[in-house]
Amino acid sequence: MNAETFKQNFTADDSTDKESLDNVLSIIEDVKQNKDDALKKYTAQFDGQKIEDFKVPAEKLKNSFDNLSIDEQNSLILIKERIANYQQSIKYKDFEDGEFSYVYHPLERIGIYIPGGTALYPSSVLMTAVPATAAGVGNIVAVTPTFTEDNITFAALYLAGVTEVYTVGGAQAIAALAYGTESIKKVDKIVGPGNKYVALAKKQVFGDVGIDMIAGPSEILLYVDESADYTAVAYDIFAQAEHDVNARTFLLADNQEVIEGIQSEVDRLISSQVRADVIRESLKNNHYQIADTREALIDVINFIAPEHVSIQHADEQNISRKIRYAGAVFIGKYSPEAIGDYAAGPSHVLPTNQTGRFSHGLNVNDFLTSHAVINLKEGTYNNIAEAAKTIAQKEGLDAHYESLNIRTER
Ligand SMILES: NC(=O)c1ccc[n+]([C@@H]2O[C@H](COP(=O)([O-])OP(=O)(O)OC[C@H]3O[C@@H](n4cnc5c(N)ncnc54)[C@H](O)[C@@H]3O)[C@@H](O)[C@H]2O)c1
Ligand SMILES: [Zn+2]
Repeated sequence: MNAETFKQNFTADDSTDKESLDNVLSIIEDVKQNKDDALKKYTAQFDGQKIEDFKVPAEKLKNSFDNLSIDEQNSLILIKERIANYQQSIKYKDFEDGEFSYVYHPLERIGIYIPGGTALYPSSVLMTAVPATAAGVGNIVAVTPTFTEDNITFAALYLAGVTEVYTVGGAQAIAALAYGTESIKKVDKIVGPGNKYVALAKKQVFGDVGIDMIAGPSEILLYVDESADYTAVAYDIFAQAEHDVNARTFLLADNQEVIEGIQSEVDRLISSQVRADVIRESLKNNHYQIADTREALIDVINFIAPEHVSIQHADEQNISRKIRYAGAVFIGKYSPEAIGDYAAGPSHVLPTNQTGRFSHGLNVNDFLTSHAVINLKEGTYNNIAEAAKTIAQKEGLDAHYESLNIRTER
């Protein structure tokens, strides 16, 4: 299809069905009232686990790391260092200019949600805990519905230096972090990915606690031309589609022949994929192919604000410079999106579902709070006080006027 047809027919996903929302609201209320008892009830109901003490003992975290192979340990260590270096390099610095400064401080206590319902996510541990540590957050607590004896999620938590870990998941874990229970102390901000119950719960508790963003089903947009390796592009499409039947893939090209060339690689390779069933379902409902002019395609990219944009095109640098809204942009053959999932450096926790038009991927600065410090000299005051007094008078706020006036009189 062309860009115009696409834009007319595309609607943002609305996964907030009423039933799930009611479910989440009643879970949150229950945790507020009944605290740990409610956590135990829902952990039995949704995760089939009978838990007395949610806290994971320190030795369990350490054993999980010790029991990995040397290769696995070294992979986690290398990735952790890359993330830490990158995050340090983009950290905001205090601004000082005589009468003004703008200062940053790390948040005191944050909660990270690590998914665990159907898979293990050690990468999500490093992509949340390491930026928080780079910000200087002292107190990081992790919640995850992960119940096996030792596992790579616990190993990554150990390596990241997170010592406060609770085996609880879903909306009940988010409510516990937001309001506190007998065993889990309230946090200032909750970050991290999760399924729709987790996402809905985060949206509900926002305001009582900070959140990073709402991240829904994953997305990739690929902008390619004849110079791209069609087989590699087919794998990039599979890599996104295998996440979830709701994952979205967009293939953009300057002409239809390129799209057909890639489609024939997709057709040739799809049955040999381990997760072919998920990929087929995802491509059936959530795969879009758009051929149009450069200008129209750039417009489509900024309209979708995709979680991931991958440009594999002879003119990739110029295309990249025109992109305003995206979770992250990957340029060229050697920056496939999959490297960003694990090891490139920037966090893989990114906004989806057009929310990239107003939010950004998780980074070190999301764990800082900031404020201005104002310390004016007399000369500056006198230069601006008359203007302030004029407006105060117009607003009818007399005490404001007097507060300003008394200082110009003396
Ligand atoms: N954007 C990212 O960076 C990123 C990274 C990793 C994973 N993810 C996403 O995270 C999600 C992980 O989902 P998951 O399910 O495997 O794990 P999860 O930990 O997010 O959710 C599991 C929890 O859901 C709750 N739950 C299950 N069924 C429920 C029901 N009927 N009512 C209320 N609560 C219920 C349970 O309490 C359970 O503990 C996937 O959608 C994946 O794509 C995103
Ligand atoms: Zn991925």
